Amino acid sequence: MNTRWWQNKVAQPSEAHAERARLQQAQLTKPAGSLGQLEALAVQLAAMQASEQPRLERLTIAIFAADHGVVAEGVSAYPQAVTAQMLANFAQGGAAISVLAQDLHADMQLHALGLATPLGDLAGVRHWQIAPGTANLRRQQAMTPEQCIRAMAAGREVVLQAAGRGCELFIGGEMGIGNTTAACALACALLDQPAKALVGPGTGLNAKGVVHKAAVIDQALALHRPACNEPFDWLCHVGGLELAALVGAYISAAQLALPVLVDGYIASAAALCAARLNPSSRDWWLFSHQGAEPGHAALLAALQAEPLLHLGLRLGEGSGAALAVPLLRQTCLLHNRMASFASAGVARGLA
Ligand SMILES: O=C(O)c1ccc[n+]([C@@H]2O[C@H](COP(=O)([O-])O)[C@@H](O)[C@H]2O)c1
Ligand SMILES: Cc1cc2nc[nH]c2cc1C
Repeated sequence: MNTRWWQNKVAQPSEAHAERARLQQAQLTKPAGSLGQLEALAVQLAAMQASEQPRLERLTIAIFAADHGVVAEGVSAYPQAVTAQMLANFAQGGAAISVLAQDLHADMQLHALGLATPLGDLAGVRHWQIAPGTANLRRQQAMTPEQCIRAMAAGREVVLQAAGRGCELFIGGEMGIGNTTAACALACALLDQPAKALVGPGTGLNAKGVVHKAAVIDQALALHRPACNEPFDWLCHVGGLELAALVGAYISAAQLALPVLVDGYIASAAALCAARLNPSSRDWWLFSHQGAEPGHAALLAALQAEPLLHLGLRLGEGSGAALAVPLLRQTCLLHNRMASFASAGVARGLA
């Protein structure tokens, strides 16, 4: 395997199936274009699945959890122990994503990439033991390249296994107190923006807290800039273990022709990094929502993403993506089951 496997080729979704799906959409008993964004979505799904009958029944939701040394700088409204505590809550079925995953009959998986708080053996959690969280990115590089590559490979392995089991849509969720600071720093580096352009309250900092968080991010960017020449360097220096796992997962899914539904702010920062590492992988990703974190809009714009939902979400965990799944499933149903003008005996108009 190429040591930089994430640069390996990604095939394009099937243009022949896209064309057939466009013709199919034009036959359905509705004014042309009346299903708005859902029409293009059906075409995209048909092209990605190389199918005339796209379907999204088999769903994997993999949650990657990790801690962040930068919480020592007071950048989160919650204590670091919440990362491990929430992982236990995911496993016990009490978190938002647990409830949604169960309702969607999804295969939900929990991956602990690096926790600062011991969790013990908890049924259903896979421990990757890469590092006990990242180093404080305000003072040193968050991950060594080896740690970053191991986290990316964890994401890759999870996707390979999901694809092998017949998964039709992959959702990556994340949990990590402090990870909006890492995601924002990564986004600022990749978009060449100062922190104030993309920073936000995360779990709930007040205005003073957000100003402090922006200063921490700007200091980190200044510290690491001389050593960072490419997106991979930035991922190591200011990213996080769960961000790196998402990057690896998103690129691997594209390499395996497996559609992805990208979740919120942190997931979108990982997607931007993945797109910079392997631009054609972008063709395999859909985006569930634009959330409340102020920098999310800029990330989605840079990815030329048209998110489906605008609900002021800022939870993470893959929850926004899970909420969009029924809409995607019903988009497939409409495409596959609606009558045509000819079969229903409905007259066509001018459009
Ligand atoms: O996905 C989002 O848009 C989102 C926005 C704000 C916060 N979060 C979640 O909140 C945690 C990070 O927030 P913070 O304030 O500790 O950096 C992390 O576990 C994320 O899943 C998630
Ligand atoms: C309670 C809680 C739940 C979360 N889920 C994702 N990030 C989170 C952060 C907190 C604080």
